[in-house]
Amino acid sequence: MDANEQPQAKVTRSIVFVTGEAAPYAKSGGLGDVCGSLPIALAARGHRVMVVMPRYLNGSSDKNYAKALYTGKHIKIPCFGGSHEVTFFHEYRDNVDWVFVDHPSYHRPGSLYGDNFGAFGDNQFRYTLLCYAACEAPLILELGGYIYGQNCMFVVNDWHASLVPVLLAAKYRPYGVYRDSRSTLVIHNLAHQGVEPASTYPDLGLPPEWYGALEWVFPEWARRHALDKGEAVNFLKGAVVTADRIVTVSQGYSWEVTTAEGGQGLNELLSSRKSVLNGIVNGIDINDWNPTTDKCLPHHYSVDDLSGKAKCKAELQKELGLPVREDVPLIGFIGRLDYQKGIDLIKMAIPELMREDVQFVMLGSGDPIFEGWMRSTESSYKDKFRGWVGFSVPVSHRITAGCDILLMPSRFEPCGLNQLYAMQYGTVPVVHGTGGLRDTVETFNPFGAKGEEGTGWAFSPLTVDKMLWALRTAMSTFREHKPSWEGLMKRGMTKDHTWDHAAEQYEQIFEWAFVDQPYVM
Ligand SMILES: Nc1ncnc2c1ncn2[C@@H]1O[C@H](COP(=O)(O)OP(=O)(O)O[C@H]2O[C@H](CO)[C@@H](O)[C@H](O)[C@H]2O)[C@@H](O)[C@H]1O
Repeated sequence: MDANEQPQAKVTRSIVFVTGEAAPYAKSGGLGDVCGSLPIALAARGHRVMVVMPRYLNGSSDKNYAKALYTGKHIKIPCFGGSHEVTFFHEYRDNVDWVFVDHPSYHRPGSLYGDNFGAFGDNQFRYTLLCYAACEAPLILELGGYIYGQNCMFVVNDWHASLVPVLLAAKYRPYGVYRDSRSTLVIHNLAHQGVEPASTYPDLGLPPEWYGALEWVFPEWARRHALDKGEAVNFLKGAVVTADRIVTVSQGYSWEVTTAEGGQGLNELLSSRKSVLNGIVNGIDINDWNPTTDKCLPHHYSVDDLSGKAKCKAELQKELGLPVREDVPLIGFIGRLDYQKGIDLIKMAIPELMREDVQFVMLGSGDPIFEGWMRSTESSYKDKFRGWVGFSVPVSHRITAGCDILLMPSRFEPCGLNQLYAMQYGTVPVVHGTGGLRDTVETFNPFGAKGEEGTGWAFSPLTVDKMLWALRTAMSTFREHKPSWEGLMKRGMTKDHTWDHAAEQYEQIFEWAFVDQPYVM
């Protein structure tokens, strides 16, 4: 799209994203994708946009920050019983100010949040630093010659950034700073809330009277022993209380978080904030995820010429050491090996599924039990199953392009990006009808009002039988109804998955936030 065609915002603002990750600098999952692409989409619409995240140096990620230069600015943060110096690095790319907070606690081997021994024990400290630094950045960093100033929209993502609205309300507004700013909490995943013992509260450097904002009491069944009072501090809860607006990454999920089943303990609180709670389905970065230009693919293709997809399938089969056959349905799974993603269902279904004439490839890392299971399943079904244990962005692109079907039996899914990537690549998603999956995948209907309709299969309830039923229906459509299959592929590929629509909806939320008074105690 050339600059003249690019739709522009009606009101432009200074927007500060705060996040634990953003691609391509650091990514462990969908949060990184969104924070690496939504800011660019908002900047293209005319906003001034800054993204604040840690400068993670773990050996392999260091090169991603090569173009980020030291700003000469450093601050001391009063928390955790000391005064901790952080410095700021900066890169201007795609019209966005990428700001990296530097501190020794972000320099260590492992992934972003942990290593082979589990989550890092000092994550609360690491993300407290991030939040303090993010509040200072708009006031002190002269980016492109001038500061962002006090009239900003802070977009705080998940628990890592959740202390920001609390700090604005507790430590800035009482002194007249940031009275013209607002904050929007974006919930990508309620499963991680940043919960630590209540005894850590004094470490956060907040006034004692603000304890209630973060106060969290575990239900009795979740306590460790009879004397455990279950008292904790919960970062995400702090943001649910103090943020001016709350967005979940799909409309379906915005309802689910208010229910006992989906609210992960925060449902009542979120229900009480329904008037400021909205859902906006994520977009995707179509510069990165585009089958006509994707640098990770051996062949390119488009909705007008799908021949390259068949070649991608053959190359993938070759790469995986599977029989190169066009007629066999190739099913893929990509994702964190986590309870959320329903891996246990796949594990239970595999013996039955492997009786079919099918090929299955899984790419994922996470729970060591499932990693081990993927390796052993591969040796049991040498001609049919491949389990790629690890995290590899190029491989994820090749699987998305080379497969016929993408399986996502997620237990819950706030939005889900892989089904969007799959549709963009003409790969038909078979998903559990929950959250954002239900919002984005329309089940195939051969008898729709305008003929065939739908982009995949959304099955429910989440049982092995239902999942196998959906997969078998998809596989028989693939084998026996080629024109219908091509229709499914093409409808998925021509859906608008760009960020522009979502960016416009975010702008509306920002406008509403600025109409209301900011949070003050
Ligand atoms: N082993 C591997 N190798 C390479 N790439 C891998 C990989 N495992 C995962 N990925 C990539 O990580 C991303 C995963 O994104 P998802 O949105 O599907 O899930 P996630 O649960 O991380 O995100 C959370 O945040 C996002 C963003 O809002 C929500 O869509 C989602 O529902 C919510 O759970 C995709 O880009 C995927 O390709």
